[in-house]
Amino acid sequence: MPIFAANLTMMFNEWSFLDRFDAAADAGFRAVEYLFPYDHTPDAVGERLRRNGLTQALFNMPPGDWAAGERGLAALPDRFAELQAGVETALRYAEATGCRRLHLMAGLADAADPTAQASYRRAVEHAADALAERGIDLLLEPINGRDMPGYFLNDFTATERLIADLDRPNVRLQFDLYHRQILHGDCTMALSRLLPITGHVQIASVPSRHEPAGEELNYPFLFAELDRLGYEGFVGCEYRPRAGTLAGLGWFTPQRAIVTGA
Ligand SMILES: O=C(O)C(=O)[C@@H](O)CO
Ligand SMILES: [Mg+2]
Repeated sequence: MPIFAANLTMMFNEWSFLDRFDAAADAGFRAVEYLFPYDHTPDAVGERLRRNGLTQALFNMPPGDWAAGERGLAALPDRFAELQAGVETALRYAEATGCRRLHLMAGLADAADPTAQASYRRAVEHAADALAERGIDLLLEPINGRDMPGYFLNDFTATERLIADLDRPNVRLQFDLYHRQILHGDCTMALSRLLPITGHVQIASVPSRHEPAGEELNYPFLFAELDRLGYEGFVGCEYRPRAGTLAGLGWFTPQRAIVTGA
């Protein structure tokens, strides 16, 4: 079985953000991810991880004004200075949390606009170089336009081409099976083809984005496929519990013994 990371933005919302770390560990998770840690100090987040023996699998770099609807800055040419500052902020949190992967959100922009394309590439190259100095991977995630209308990075093939073209070992695909199924389908074959460039996997049922059980995707089959392919990374549980986080964990086998070897 892959190592599951509880997504603390979507799961364990019955607790305050910092208490979600304790709750996830109590439920048997050994790793966590979330969208943004920036409302809390790096030390406070790091302390919760250490206290619970949790690994920080992933988080996102600052996305601009999220509350106002912004979804990243990379494709926005006028926001490069803010993006550079965001990379430095994210690196401070990565250091405090030991996190080895950061997701750079692209922003809302026309994917066919050459100015947005040039801005995105410049931002990705800047972030990739800054992260490479610390041995951290930069993740790029195609996101479907039903969940995020107008999002710049909305195609797995274009992302695959960009990663090949950039040819930097620390730029990798964030393969969210939920977005993949909505955008293109063909999840199993895509996993097998794209796994060599994949740095992180995420899951949720389609179409509801609830627990990875039932509906369009056969997750027991996909988990077995990840094992068969030798995937050794994390699988982020980026889903909204249908009726309470703990009540919905029937699909999950607590992973204490697997990671600790106990
Ligand atoms: O929406 C998703 O899917 C994500 O993984 C987020 O990191 C983007 O906000
Ligand atoms: Mg995702």
